[in-house]
Amino acid sequence: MKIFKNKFYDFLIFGANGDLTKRKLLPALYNLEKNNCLNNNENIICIGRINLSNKKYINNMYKSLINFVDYKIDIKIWKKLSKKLLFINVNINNIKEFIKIKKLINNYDKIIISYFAVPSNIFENICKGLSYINLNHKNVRIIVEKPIGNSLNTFKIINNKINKFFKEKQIFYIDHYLGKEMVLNLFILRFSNILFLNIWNNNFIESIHINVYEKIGIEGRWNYFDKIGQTRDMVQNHLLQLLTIIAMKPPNIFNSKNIKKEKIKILKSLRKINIYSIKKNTIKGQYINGIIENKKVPGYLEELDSNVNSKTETFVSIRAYIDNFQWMGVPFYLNTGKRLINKKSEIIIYFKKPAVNLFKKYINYLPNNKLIINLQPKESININIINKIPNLNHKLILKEINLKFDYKKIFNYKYIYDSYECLLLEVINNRKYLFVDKKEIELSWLWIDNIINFWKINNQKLYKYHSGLSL
Ligand SMILES: NC(=O)C1=CN([C@@H]2O[C@H](COP(=O)(O)OP(=O)(O)OC[C@H]3O[C@@H](n4cnc5c(N)ncnc54)[C@H](OP(=O)(O)O)[C@@H]3O)[C@@H](O)[C@H]2O)C=CC1
Ligand SMILES: O=C1O[C@H](COP(=O)(O)O)[C@@H](O)[C@H](O)[C@H]1O
Repeated sequence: MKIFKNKFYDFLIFGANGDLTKRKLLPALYNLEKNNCLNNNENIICIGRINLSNKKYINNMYKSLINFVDYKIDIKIWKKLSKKLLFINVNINNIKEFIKIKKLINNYDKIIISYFAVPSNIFENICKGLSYINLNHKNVRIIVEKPIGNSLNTFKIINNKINKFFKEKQIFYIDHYLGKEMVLNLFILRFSNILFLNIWNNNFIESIHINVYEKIGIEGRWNYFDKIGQTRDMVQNHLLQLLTIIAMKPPNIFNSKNIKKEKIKILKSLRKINIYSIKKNTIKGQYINGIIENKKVPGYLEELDSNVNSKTETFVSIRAYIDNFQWMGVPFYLNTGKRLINKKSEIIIYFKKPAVNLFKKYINYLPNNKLIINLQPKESININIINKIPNLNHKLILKEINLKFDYKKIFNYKYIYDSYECLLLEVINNRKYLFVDKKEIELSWLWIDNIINFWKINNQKLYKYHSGLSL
């Protein structure tokens, strides 16, 4: 796959020693290199706070690559990629230090893709620094990580600051869930199968569960995570994005503008949680120590750099409603937490039962039909149906069975690309269809702010759960 081969571009990564860079960006760049999707002439300028030699940085990155991927690293590919990595330490609070970056860019007309893999409170300084060295010209694109701000108000403040230096078309608001193959497939599944198209409403659907369960804890990211919590880290962005894709009406035309229009309608119809409904519609929790894969793991309050009085939630469950004709009365459960027994992201659609159980004599309790969409780690689509067990004397013995479509098996793929591979290519190719719109971010914050405010006002209970909890 040769993409963008005859254009020149460089990457800048701010936060080059952070978890995102090590866990996701570097493996994505490695795979892009492996698939021949990168040029030979680009630099990947890695910017961090600590003073490290380039050699040491590359060694560290190699170790972390091995640690974070479950396939064998091809040393030739790594060498090719690592030649492009240039580490420099820059104090982003000192604008003059950005000159160090300028010195590494040999052609100012190149396309420059600048990745802000850092907390959003320092976006402004990065923008100022980039503009100081004239790296905000029309060929510069910036990728900004979520969550931006920690409320609607702070989002607007930060975004206005970014807008002083960059035009909207230069800004890519990333939500990496939009680059996951199964998330993209949701559009196809929903809008090209009459089987689902006509029953996608409150006449046939009882409830929808969006579960994003993580096995990892906060992985040394106390300083970032404790100020944010699981609701802002995961629900404000990833889970609400999944909800909008599951609930939106088919767009008139399948393009970015029309998809966003329909997603925005859903966000506008989300019922606000208020002082009366907060308790019965939300639960928050924090992990304590426990056992995962036969190993003892510390509780949230025992993590590195922790503040033992923290009330930050690492688990949240929200029952949401969409007030429109299609979804009135259907609960959408948004569940996400860290340090659970397994990593699993799934969407489960529970259909209503038939009005009459004709086979009461044989099966007392008719289970709901279920459509289970496994987003990760094992991409698959499952449908549970009731079936007769074959037998010679035609006895009606009924059983719930599972029709399973396993993505990797069906398409004979050993590896399905990661979302960051897909999204980095989208930025290289200047396509915005898989990125979030500013309006979507604002509406998501509006809804989340409300929940967080009422938690404070109500002094909502924070449940403790053992690491390794199975849900
Ligand atoms: N980790 C993940 O899997 C994902 C993370 N994200 C998002 O990515 C962003 C970064 O998260 P993550 O990498 O996990 O967090 P980390 O805490 O691991 O990394 C944050 C990075 O920001 C740098 N940084 C923090 N404060 C400053 C500062 N004042 N000046 C300069 N650099 C600073 C840190 O530098 P230093 O190394 O020197 O401390 C570090 O490199 C967050 O917005 C998160 O939501 C999004 C998707 C997935
Ligand atoms: O955005 C984030 O996502 C990761 C989980 O991403 P996944 O693709 O591995 O499901 C989460 O661990 C991190 O805290 C958050 O910032």
